[in-house]
Amino acid sequence: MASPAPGSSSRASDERGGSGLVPLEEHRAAILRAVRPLPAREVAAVDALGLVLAEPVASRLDLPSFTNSAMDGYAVVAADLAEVPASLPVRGDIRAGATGEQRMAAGECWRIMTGAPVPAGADAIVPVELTDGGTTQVQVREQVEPGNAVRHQGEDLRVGDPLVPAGSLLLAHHLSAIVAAGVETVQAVPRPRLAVLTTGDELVPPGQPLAPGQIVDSNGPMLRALALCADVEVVAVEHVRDDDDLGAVVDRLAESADAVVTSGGVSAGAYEPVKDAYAGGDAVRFVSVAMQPGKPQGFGLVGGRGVPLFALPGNPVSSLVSFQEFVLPALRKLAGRSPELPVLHARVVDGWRSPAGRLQLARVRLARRDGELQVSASGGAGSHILGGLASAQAIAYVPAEQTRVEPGEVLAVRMLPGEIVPDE
Ligand SMILES: Nc1nc2c(c(=O)[nH]1)N[C@H]1C(S)=C(S)[C@@H](COP(=O)(O)OP(=O)(O)OC[C@H]3O[C@@H](n4cnc5c(N)ncnc54)[C@H](O)[C@@H]3O)O[C@H]1N2
Ligand code: MOO
Repeated sequence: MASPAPGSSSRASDERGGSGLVPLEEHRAAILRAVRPLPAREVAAVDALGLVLAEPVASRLDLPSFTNSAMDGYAVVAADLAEVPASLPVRGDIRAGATGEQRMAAGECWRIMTGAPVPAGADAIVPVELTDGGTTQVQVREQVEPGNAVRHQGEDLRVGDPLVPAGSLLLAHHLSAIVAAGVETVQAVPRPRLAVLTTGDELVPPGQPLAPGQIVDSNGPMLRALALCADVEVVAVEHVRDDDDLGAVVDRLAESADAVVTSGGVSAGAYEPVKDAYAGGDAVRFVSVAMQPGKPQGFGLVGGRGVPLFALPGNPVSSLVSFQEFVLPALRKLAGRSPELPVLHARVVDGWRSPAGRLQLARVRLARRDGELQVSASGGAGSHILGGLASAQAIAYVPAEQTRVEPGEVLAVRMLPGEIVPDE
């Protein structure tokens, strides 16, 4: 049942000398070696959702910061209820938000609301349900213990208590505690900024009429959506024509982005604007990766700040899997997160073919039957098959040495961004 980690095929590595193909894991490792987490900066706590905390956060307040009532009712001295029913004069109301300090003596009470400060001298709250609800005089039917429904100052947190450790991914439940504890700003790794650049003279923006030979630029919106799913800020989605100065456009984008992704123009044709722009230099390296789809890949550091450039193939499915395998782990590392994404295992229902010598990233559907995940192919293997992609939920990894996937075998799979593992 043990499948190898996706992309870690030793055969592909062994065969590289002959095939010139780089194993997927090796290309990803080279990218991750070149990418460093962005420097942490001070961020308003209320804006820190989804960021990784660079320094631990400690409480700046006692929580609760004053002793208050947990229920709507009456603040009393518990000993005054030794005999019930008991009748007590009501000195007035204390509402949540009341800022004046109230006091009381034995034998009297205050009507009090949930979250309101408990008056000095009271030691318990009688819930309104145990009374007649009187506003000047109240009849209490049952006794309560001292401390009943009282939330004491500092019982949750004391000033200086550790609250969230460094390295935590800040989610809503962390932000609630951080903000409540009086912390206004945190040191966090900022959200990476990504620029997307599509290439190809055949491309037309979505929504515009198509002349014969033209297609909709779907990679621009797809790459933007993949980045948004990864909690990345997309600062530009642009398109260049084949005779534009692509290097200059990339350098401009790299001034205000932490990573740039291009699509298309990296294979073997006569017009390969991305490859051509970096030909002859060693800033961007072009390799053939032992994967299908996604074989032609480019990566390097560009612009004055050495911003990672991912030159992805233009076929839509190739672009998608390349983003998931190379760009996403790098963006996660830039954001201070672990690059790894979870892998599941699923049993094959009906088999399919797989190319020799390349790790296949098959688009698949998943179902849970008889307590196990089952996987079946969604559309053909072609890197232009968008219908099959749209009905897929996950990518299944077929090791490079396999040319057939057999029913009953177990494959490693990863969910497509945002897809949910099916239930029984
Ligand atoms: N002689 C060879 N030809 C090809 C090889 C090869 O090794 N030798 N590799 C093939 C493989 S594998 C792939 S993948 C593609 C990669 O090509 P490019 O990255 O250069 O991409 P383009 O040629 O620009 O486009 C490929 C395909 O995708 C369509 N496309 C491009 N951009 C978009 C976009 N933004 N939205 C939607 N569709 C897009 C484009 O129209 C082409 O049909 O090369 C093979 N060829
Ligand atoms: O690698 Mo291409 O992505 O096979 O179609």
